[in-house]
Amino acid sequence: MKIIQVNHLKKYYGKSKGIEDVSFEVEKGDFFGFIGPNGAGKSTTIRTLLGLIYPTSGSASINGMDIVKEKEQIKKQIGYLPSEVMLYPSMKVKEALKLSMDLYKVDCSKQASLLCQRLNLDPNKKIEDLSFGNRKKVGIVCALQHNPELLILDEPTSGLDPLMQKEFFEILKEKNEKGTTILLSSHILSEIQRNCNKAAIIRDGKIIACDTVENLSNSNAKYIQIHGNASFDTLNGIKNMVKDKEGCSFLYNGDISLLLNCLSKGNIKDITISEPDLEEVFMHYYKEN
Ligand SMILES: Nc1ncnc2c1ncn2[C@@H]1O[C@H](COP(=O)(O)OP(=O)(O)OP(=O)(O)O)[C@@H](O)[C@H]1O
Repeated sequence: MKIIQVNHLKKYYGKSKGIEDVSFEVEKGDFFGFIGPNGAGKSTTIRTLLGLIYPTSGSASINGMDIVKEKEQIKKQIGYLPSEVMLYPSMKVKEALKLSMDLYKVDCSKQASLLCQRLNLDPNKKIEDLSFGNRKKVGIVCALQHNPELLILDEPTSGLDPLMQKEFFEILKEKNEKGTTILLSSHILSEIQRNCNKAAIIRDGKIIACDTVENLSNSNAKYIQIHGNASFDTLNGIKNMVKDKEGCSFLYNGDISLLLNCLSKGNIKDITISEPDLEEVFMHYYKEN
């Protein structure tokens, strides 16, 4: 069952482009990564889905509900972490969490204190005394504490130290295993590769690839690293060539026998052929054009 459906969504801020053409689907139970560099349109897409800004054209639904007409109903069913967490500075952490609980009209104080413990967040501290990372944790607890069936998290790990990032993803994995659908935006490819089952790549306001993380990483191309010298000028199918004084590395989806032919004419000390990781594929998508 599709929990998020996005059809040709476009958002212009006046004359300035936010997103041009965004379409993708998220199935119930997915751990879905939304990847793109700064300014690609991740936050604009997410804010439009949440009804915080209106689309210029196109449509989208969450749980079958229209993001414009039924935005209030949608908000009750999801947990959202914005990329920049805004909180009342004079409140204590526990007061900010209570305020968020009250908006959802649920008492989830047990879940809140459990999350605070796991994220090492002191509920008695004042927001204004918290570091950037600890404020982010308050936002995370606000998004997760009421156990929503859909979590939309906009760059959740920025500001968290590596130990906290690990714990945070542990929590998300546990929730996902219990059925929570997660849409997570990030420009950190390794965290998408480690944790998500599907991903969409956005570039300049358009979705340029959307598939399982496995398929995205498995683009038929091999990642070739060569220690030594050889000429590949006559070879078709080379992408992302990086040269240094020791040798070179590139993505190759051409005829392997032609590659071996070039290598046999060169002076090669070592060669590694491996599956490219998501980062290589991502660079390939971004360098194309
Ligand atoms: N309020 C706004 N007014 C005008 N332009 C905006 C506004 N918000 C975003 N944009 C523009 O929309 C485009 C997409 O920005 P957006 O913040 O959605 O990207 P992003 O992928 O979330 O980037 P980041 O990773 O840096 O957060 C950018 O060109 C940005 O300058």
